[in-house]
Amino acid sequence: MPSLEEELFPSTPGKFKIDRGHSMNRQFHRCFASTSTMFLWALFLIALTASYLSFQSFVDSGSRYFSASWGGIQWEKQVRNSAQIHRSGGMSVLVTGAAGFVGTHVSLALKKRGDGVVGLDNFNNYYDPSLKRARTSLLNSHGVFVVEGDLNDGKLLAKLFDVVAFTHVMHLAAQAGVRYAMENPNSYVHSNIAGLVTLLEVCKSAKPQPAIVWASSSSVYGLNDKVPFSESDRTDQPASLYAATKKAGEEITHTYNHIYGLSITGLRFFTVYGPWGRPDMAYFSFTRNILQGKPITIYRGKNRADLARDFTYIDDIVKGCLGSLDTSGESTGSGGKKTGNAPYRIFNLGNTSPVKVPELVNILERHLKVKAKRNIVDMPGNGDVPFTHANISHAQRALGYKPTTDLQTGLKKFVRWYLSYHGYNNRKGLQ
Ligand SMILES: O=C(O)[C@H]1O[C@H](OP(=O)(O)OP(=O)(O)OC[C@H]2O[C@@H](n3ccc(=O)[nH]c3=O)[C@H](O)[C@@H]2O)[C@H](O)[C@@H](O)[C@H]1O
Repeated sequence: MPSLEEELFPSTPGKFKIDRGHSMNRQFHRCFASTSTMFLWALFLIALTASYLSFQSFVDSGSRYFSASWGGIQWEKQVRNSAQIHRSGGMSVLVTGAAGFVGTHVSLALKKRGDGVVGLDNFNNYYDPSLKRARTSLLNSHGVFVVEGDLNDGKLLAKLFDVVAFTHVMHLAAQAGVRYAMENPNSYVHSNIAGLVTLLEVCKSAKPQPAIVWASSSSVYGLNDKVPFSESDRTDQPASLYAATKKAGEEITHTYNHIYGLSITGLRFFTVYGPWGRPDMAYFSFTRNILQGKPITIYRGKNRADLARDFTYIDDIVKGCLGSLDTSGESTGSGGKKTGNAPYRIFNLGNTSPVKVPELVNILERHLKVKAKRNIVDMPGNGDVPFTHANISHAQRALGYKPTTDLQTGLKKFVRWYLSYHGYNNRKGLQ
């Protein structure tokens, strides 16, 4: 009689040959034996499949556990400490995109006045992540903990709300840049639409629901040519996918306000610039090229008209963000149910004095004491708009928003930071 092992794994192929000279009894036994062999094989296959599936699920949960850069007692302690409020009537704010340009400045300002701040950032490589790491070091040195994770990770967001009952969310994480949308359209959908919805889903279910202030964009005015741009102007003619995703964000947040009672404030930022800024923006890349003796490309609009932007200094934007948080009002929902109407607001945060791009270059030349090599070309069809100009009367009334830094002064501060950050101050000739 072969052992079970021999039956399952016959050592000699063809061992079970049919012997036609055997009796019926023997044949019956054979038949029974082959049926039980098949049964055992089936059992074996079922067991193999089951153990494979449970191994897979172990590997999946294990890899999530091991690769996660969040979770654990120590991590929760850091999150709690960072969220601690140090002033009476203060708030605890989750700042998404905290390692970004505006996120860093807003987080620091909140922390400095005694609010609790926890940052979230995915440190993507849209531009050099080492700048994001440097900003994070600055935040850490002021007691702001930045969680590394993606907005689309609903489990992480839910965990953060388990650990801290955030009163506010300052949502600044986004795929920025107008022209890059032609290169990588899906990154805009991933961050500005899918990520936004993931965040809103978690906020709507949180107890208590936080109030949300988030970054929309001046680009939603698109081809609007009524100046200055007012919040009631047309925003249904976006010129870029970036603008379209920001406009979609305004509609999506409206839905969550309407159904779930989330307090929403959308801020239309107008070309924000300043120290610790974004290297993909014109003032930043122009500075780099001018210092390196490389040419800069200046776009020109229809009929050779110069392009113009309502460049807005970062400190003014920070004041607008804090004013929005302070006046946000409360969300009215609880556990996904609305109990009353909550505020839904949209504000322009601009400077109210547009400057032509060639004038921006003149100012940089003066601060850098280096002449730019200008390459003037007709604006390609890349999503750019010819000009922006903010009417800020709503923000003035509701938030006390009043920009105080002109481009000349703001760029001086930017250039000082740029030279110091890149070590130019230690080199001869650029004092
Ligand atoms: O307010 C916003 O909502 C947006 O502001 C910013 O977009 P923009 O106003 O387009 O800023 P930015 O790229 O600095 O170009 C400035 C000017 O320089 C011109 N420009 C640009 C590059 C170049 O090589 N040459 C050039 O002439 C260019 O044609 C333009 O006229 C943010 O990036 C964006 O994320 C969003 O927040």
